[in-house]
Amino acid sequence: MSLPPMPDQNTLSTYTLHRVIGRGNTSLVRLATDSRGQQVAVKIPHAETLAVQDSAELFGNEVRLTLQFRHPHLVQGFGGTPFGPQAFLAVQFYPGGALSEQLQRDGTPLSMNGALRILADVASALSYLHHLGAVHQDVKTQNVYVNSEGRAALGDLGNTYFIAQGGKISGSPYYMAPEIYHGESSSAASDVYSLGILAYELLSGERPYHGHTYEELMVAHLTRFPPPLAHLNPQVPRNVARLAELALAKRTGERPSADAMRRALLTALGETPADEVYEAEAPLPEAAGRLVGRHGSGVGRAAPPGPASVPPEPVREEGGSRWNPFRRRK
Ligand SMILES: Nc1ncnc2c1ncn2[C@@H]1O[C@H](COP(=O)(O)OP(=O)(O)OP(=O)(O)O)[C@@H](O)[C@H]1O
Repeated sequence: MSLPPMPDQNTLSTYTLHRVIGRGNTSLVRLATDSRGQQVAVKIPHAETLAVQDSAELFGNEVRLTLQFRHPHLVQGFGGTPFGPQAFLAVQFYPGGALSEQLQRDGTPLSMNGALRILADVASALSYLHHLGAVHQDVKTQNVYVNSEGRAALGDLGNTYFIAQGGKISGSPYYMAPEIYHGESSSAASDVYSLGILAYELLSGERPYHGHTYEELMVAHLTRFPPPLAHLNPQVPRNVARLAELALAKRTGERPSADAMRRALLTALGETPADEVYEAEAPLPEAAGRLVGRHGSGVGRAAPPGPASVPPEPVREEGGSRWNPFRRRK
């Protein structure tokens, strides 16, 4: 039996591994170069991730979906192996790390246009996923990556699933919609709620709801309403503030679509929002299943174009084993 990659291993598949650039609950992330010398980030699941079926499946899910989806505002995948001791995922490398890390490091809030642009890009990625009938389930600053031009991509598709196929309910309590706290399944509207939280955070400098425990956060999300965004930051364009507030509606039916948010954000940036055009090869649930079967372990994609103080984050994951909302959060 082959062993999982050792921390000091220097190659994996066609990638040459370099320094460790990050460590999450699921994987170790190393800077690497592909056979053409282009920089990528390689995610290697921890031995404990592979040892537990649920977490190994989440990693496999992240590999498969990252390689299947193709959108300018989803972190691009280049190659990977979903299961087994040599499991890994090679993705676009973002030298600044995750947006949460960037915000902590810089210590200064984003400019208004910078925040609107990041939100428009994330809304665009969500429109794409929702168009395909998928939900992301984990929109938060830890899963947003921003390049040197200020353009954002949403990553970490481990909890993403196609609604038609069903999946585990999941989320991070700071960003999680009331219906998820109620134990209902997630929908596109649940992602929009998380986008609303992200909008508050980036546009006002603070998350709308606080709490030290899961219960405190649950009470806040279920019973409270944040102050109007315009009071917190009068510079926020009126229509963006209105939609961000609507995104936090307790009832799913009152929330706007991710595409309506995208349009409002682009309009606020002075642009005329066009309809999104999706590639014909966009994966549908059936195709997703087939692709995994056909490729077995290793699946790949085109080479990359080139290098491109928050409290602990409890996560809710449900299904199978005992649910512990604080189990896997940085
Ligand atoms: N594409 C990337 N480019 C640059 N840095 C990255 C990239 N992906 C991950 N990182 C770094 O690695 C860290 C851990 O990544 P990530 O949060 O995706 O780990 P994970 O274990 O897969 O996730 P989780 O903790 O949610 O299970 C990030 O916080 C970031 O610093």
